[in-house]
Amino acid sequence: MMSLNGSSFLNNSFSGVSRTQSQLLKLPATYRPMVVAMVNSNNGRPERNVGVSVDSAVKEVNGPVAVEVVESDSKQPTAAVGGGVEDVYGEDRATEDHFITPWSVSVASGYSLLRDPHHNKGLAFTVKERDAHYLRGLLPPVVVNQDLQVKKMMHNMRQYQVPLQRYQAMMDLQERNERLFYKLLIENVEELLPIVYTPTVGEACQKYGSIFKTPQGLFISLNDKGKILEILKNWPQKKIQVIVVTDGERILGLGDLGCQGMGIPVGKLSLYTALGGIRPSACLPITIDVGTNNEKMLNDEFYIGLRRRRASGQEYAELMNEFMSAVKQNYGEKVLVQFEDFANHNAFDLLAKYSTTHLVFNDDIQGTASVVLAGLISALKLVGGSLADHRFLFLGAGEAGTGIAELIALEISKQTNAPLEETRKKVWLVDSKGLIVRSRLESLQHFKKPWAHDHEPVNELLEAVKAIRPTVLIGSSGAGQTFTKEVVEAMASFNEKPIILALSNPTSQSECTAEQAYTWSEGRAIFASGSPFAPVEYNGKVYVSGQSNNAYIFPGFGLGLIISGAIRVHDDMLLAASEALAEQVTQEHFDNGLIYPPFTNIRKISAHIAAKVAAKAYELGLASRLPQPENLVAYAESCMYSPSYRNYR
Ligand SMILES: O=C([O-])CC(=O)C(=O)O
Ligand SMILES: [Mg+2]
Repeated sequence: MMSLNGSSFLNNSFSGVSRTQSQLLKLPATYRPMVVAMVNSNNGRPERNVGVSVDSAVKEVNGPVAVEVVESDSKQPTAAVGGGVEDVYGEDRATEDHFITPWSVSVASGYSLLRDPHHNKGLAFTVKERDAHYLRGLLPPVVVNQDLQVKKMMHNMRQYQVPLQRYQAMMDLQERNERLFYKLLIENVEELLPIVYTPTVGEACQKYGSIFKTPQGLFISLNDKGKILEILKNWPQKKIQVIVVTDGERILGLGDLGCQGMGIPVGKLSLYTALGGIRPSACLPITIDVGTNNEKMLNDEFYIGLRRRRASGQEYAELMNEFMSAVKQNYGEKVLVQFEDFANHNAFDLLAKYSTTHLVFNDDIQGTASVVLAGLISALKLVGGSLADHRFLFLGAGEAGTGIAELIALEISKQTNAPLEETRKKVWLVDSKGLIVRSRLESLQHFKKPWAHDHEPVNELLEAVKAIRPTVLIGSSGAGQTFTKEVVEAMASFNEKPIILALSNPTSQSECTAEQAYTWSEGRAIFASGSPFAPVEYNGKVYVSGQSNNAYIFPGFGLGLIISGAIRVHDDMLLAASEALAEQVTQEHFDNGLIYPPFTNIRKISAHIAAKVAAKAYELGLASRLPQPENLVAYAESCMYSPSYRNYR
């Protein structure tokens, strides 16, 4: 179905036949019009009259055409959105008065319906639908259900041995049949996460130029200065709830990939939908192209971005400022902007600058912190003691390292009532110049300064491990194979169960592999990694490691912000998310050495995280959607997008 944006998009502000008529007259006359009026229930009462007035208006203008009225069968407007009616979601729940946009209308010929990924069902169109929507003859005779389509796609997918080919097949599906894409992803999350997300998405970004087919998301470059608001208006969806934005300077642990970082916002947002139930049309991936300092990209004839070195300083700040203002102007103050994979020097500043005026969240600083804290809370059940009883050593003092460090210190401070300055002393960080100690204070970047404790200089990790004797070792440097045999052996020499987290992504950048962690610690390590590893057999026992990845947090976290109408992110919400995730780890998981629940139940987990985050937003007075729903978990679940096909009657 070809949807028409802008002025030809009919919305509920029209009432009655003549208004519809005048809007219809603006539509191109060149194709056979068919109108689908998607009518959402208004508190359980279908707005039949809307469909009827569309029907007569269309007939006035075009003569006999098909008018399809698709009713939502749910009493819950938000849940009805799960059925896919555009433009009605959470927003409209606050009060009756705000219950707006109960339906929207698109116009199409059958041919364009098949080529509209938001509405296409392929062979699953029923015979009735084929007749009603001018599809007869455009499809072979067989009619299949969505489950069979899933089965077939998975069968086809498994024929590809090369992960990047699977990635391309998934992207093609997303561009062809969105609901099938999400059903596939939701029902096969463990198998497909490593394809649409880390590690394969990293390779896809590196090769984005040569595999580029259909553009996804919005590209905003330095050439667009002064026109960013216009660009946002070019995007067909108007009600955006989550934006994931990158400038491509630090894509996973792969460094500066410039404009080709777009794979990351696209991938993160597909998880917002699949894992957190945010509807796809409310998600907007954006890449800000300010150039790249990556010579390989600059010299690659297939590179898709600006061929210039990165802008910085005022030029950079001005573009970002125009972007952030345009976002607020166009989408209001409740749109969530997730900063993703910015380099350290911009990430901290952007978060600090916009966190007081916008609903912003930095996934690499805050999301990663929250997921790691959850893992540590649950690891305590295996190793004993409280957080305050442990010593933490990080390799890597960037966004992830200092973000996690701060959240750990904050949680210990809450638990013990000790001041933050004291609890920070339990956490040590190593960067490229060695242990961060007080004698280095002057030359440290501002985000490292709180971690400069009293200690003699130590030049490298192994020495630091021996000097600090941490119980927990966390890799967040983006540099692979840095937890050497000696490092892991040292950890295992003074810890019965050393906790080792190799967070860097993708797999190639992991500080060590699962196999190395288990082998070098003689099977005693409690290990998790940012990118997934297959189970490892060591001494006749199978070890399954967890994935300490912010994908556990951001989808549910975002859902919690949305359902509460939060206007700001607060650190206590991150702590709430960590606790919610840790609570989802069962005895059975612990018995298997796992500190994270498997991804298979992620939607349920996300609903719990969302509920806790929303509850915290209400408690802090940061929620704008009133009154507070009684059962937040049930409410969160009712708001989640369902990828099942709708019936077009
Ligand atoms: O994308 C991921 O897998 C986790 C993440 O945010 C990163 O590594 O930057
Ligand atoms: Mg990231």
